[in-house]
Formats: sequence, structure tokens, C-alpha cells
Amino acid sequence: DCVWYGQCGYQGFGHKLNCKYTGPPKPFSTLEGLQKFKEYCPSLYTGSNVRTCCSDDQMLTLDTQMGFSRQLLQQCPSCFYNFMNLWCYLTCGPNQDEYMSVNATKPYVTPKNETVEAVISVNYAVETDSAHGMFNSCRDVQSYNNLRALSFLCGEDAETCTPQRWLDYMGNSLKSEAPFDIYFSVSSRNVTINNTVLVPLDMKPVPCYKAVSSTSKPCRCTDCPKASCDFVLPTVSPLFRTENIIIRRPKNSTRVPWINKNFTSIFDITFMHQILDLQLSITNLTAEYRNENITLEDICYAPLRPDNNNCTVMSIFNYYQNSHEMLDKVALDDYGWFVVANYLDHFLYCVWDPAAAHDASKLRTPCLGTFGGPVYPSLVLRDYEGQEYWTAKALVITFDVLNGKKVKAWEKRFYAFMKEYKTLNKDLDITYFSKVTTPSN
Ligand SMILES: CC(C)CCC[C@@H](C)[C@H]1CC[C@H]2[C@@H]3CC=C4C[C@@H](O)CC[C@]4(C)[C@H]3CC[C@]12C
Repeated sequence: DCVWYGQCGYQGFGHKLNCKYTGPPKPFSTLEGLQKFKEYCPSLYTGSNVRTCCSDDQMLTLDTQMGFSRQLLQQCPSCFYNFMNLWCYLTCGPNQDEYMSVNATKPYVTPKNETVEAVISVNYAVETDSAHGMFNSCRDVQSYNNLRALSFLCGEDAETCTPQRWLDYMGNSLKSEAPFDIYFSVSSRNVTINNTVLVPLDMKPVPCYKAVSSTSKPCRCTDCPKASCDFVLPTVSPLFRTENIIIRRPKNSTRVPWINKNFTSIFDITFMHQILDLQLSITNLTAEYRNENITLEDICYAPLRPDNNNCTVMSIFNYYQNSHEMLDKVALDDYGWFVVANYLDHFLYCVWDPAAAHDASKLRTPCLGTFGGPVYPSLVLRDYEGQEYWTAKALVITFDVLNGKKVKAWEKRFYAFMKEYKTLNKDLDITYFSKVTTPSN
């Protein structure tokens, strides 16, 4: 039986909650819902009259929330399949109540003026081997910027991530995109939570060196070290390239005090506008290749293409969506007199929670970059003490591009532009270079 069905109101910033429901699973009511279910949850699909614990609109929510993870993981089909199964069983599994229980609810008044219960946290028991199997199938999946996909999905470096930490991070509504808290129990024995016995879910994960079905392939060996060569690999070509700029200011530049922190001079607002201008000029550069005008957009890595063509630009300006206007945004107190939050408060929030859709200051502006992913502070700042990012002495801007002939042409234009910029801005200490990043490192 089910523990929830359908959606009941919101929590936080537009996160949809589910309605508590104890009863048998139900069929989908639209073709769209059914198709999404078939696409994302093939292992639960038993035919067009399949009965599940998720409504059509829950499937649409799952679809919209999956974009970023899908882009990161789908290149390794077994990993993506296992990852999806975790969310499919949670959202739709017809025997939900065996491995899941509702932990807390809040009242929700329906449009028909009935008061029902909206689920605000759940317990989810996952079998130990299943959790480890899923984790292992995904742990080496490569992503851009020399990082593994897990570095984006685990909230910490892939190196230190563990199955439990991964699940805990994803289930934490303050940190990930989870609409409510999901408390995971990884166990090989039954677990009792608030007098309810849960039988840990066996998801039957597929290892990354095996194909999910006869029509799909196992993962590449760069994404799955165990997938060695019974399957022939194309010669590994360096997939990604990054164009990097590092900028410092003279030592004696004035610092920027704000609240109780002494921000370094790179956080000076005028300076930041200047460097944002530099970044935007680079985004708009055009180069010629075989009588064709190419721009960064033609060669860049845009993880959410075709839905979102914005290039991956790793820079602190993406905390402000690369917009001068967003950088200047301030929130005033109730009397419209004092500034209670500005770009520096936003910065402090975003370095702590780069994937946030909204900061927790009065600004309520997003941290997510325009390319649809988080910007990790360690990639965009240099020379800071510990985790004290406001002490950083250098800004790093990285443009992620896909290797190819067009890139060479664009790069030439980029170098020429940077050379000139350097001569015109002698007060800045600027370094720029390209880096090849092969999927294997
Ligand atoms: C990008 C990183 C930080 C997070 C990766 C995990 C994401 C994809 C996971 C974490 C929690 C998950 C959500 C948990 C609960 C629900 C409610 C359900 O009715 C629809 C799916 C939905 C909305 C899931 C969608 C996918 C989800 C948002």
C-alpha cells in the first residue's frame, strides 16, 4: 500500500509537498504522466494500467527536478538507472509502506476547502547492498572541470563521499533540492522507527560494467574502472578543455568591511563590476572558423542543453547569474531605510550552499549558476584561509568548452583579447591559460 498520493501545497520556496494517503496504489490519469513514468521508472512499469503511489503531477515534478542529475549521470546508463530507481521507489513504489513511513505532516486546505495532511518528512529504509551497489555504480562517473559527478551530487568531494553521506545529503531539504526531509536508514535488517517496522528496499542495482537491458550499453571504462575493454572503447580523446583566468589586485588595495568580516579587495563592488564586464566580453567574443562566426556558445559545455543553452562559466559572478543588476541588488529593512542584505551576504550564503535556489537572506536570490549547476567556491577563489572564502586574494574564472577544431580558433581570439586587456589594465595581475581535462583524471 501507499503512504502518499498526489501533491498538497508547498513548503519553502515553491517546493511541492505530497498528500498523506494510506490505501492501495492507483492508475495514472494522463498519458503524459504514464509516459514519464515509463521513461524514468522502467523497472516499475508493468503495462499501461500500472498502479502506483504517485500521481501524474508527481511525475511531472520528478521530471523537472531531475534535469541537473540526469545531465551528470546519464552518460553511464547503469548508474543513472540505479539512481532513478532510488527516487522511483520513493515516489511511486506500489508497496511503499513496506520500506517507507511518514515521519511528520502539516495541515493543508484543499481548493475544495477540505483539510488534509501534507507530508513534511519521511523515513526511507534502503538495503545495505543496494545502497552500496548504487553508490559504486556512480562513484567514478566523470563530469566537467576534472570533477566526478558525485562531487556535485554529494555536497562534498567525491573522494570523501560514502553511500550514507550521499543519501543524507540528497535527503536534506536544506542542502539539496529535496522538497522535504528524507531520513535514510541503510540496513541489512528490518528497522523499527516510531513503532513501525520497515523492510529495507532491495533495488537490485545494476553494476556499471553491465548493461541495464539488451538495448543499452555498459558504462565507459573512464566512468567505470571495472568495465575493461570485453567491450571495445573508442580511443579516449580529451573531452573537455577549460579556459582559465586568474585575477589578483595589488597588495595595498583597500579591503571591504561588512558585518563583522573584513573582505579582501577583490570584493570591492566597483572592481567586481569591472571583472564581470571582462567575463561578459569574453562570453561575447566572436572568432572565425572556415568562414563561420563562432562564439563561446558554439563550443561551450552547457549541461542542460537544449533546454538551457547557457555555458558553464565557473566564477563568483554566477552567484549573481552574471548580471550587473543582480550584483547591485540590496534588501532594505521594513522601513525602507537600512540595507539588511547585499551582494556580500549573498556571497556568504552561496559559498556555503552553492546549489541553493534561493539564499536565506532577505534578498532571496538564487545561488545556482545560469548553466543550471552549482558553483563551488574552491573552483572560483584562490588563496583563502580554511573555509574563510572572504579572505580570498584571487578570483578564478573558468569557461568549460568541448574540445574540437572550433575551440582552437576561439582560443586564439581569447588569447588576443586577454593580451590586450592585460596591457590596458596594468594595475591588475592577470594570468590566463587553457587546460585539457581528460575524462580519466
Ligand atoms: C543536485 C543535487 C544537489 C541533488 C540530487 C538529488 C535530487 C535529484 C533528488 C533529491 C530529492 C529528490 C526528490 C525527493 C522527493 C520527491 C517527491 C516526489 O513526489 C517527486 C520527486 C521528488 C521531487 C524527488 C526528485 C529528485 C530529488 C530532488
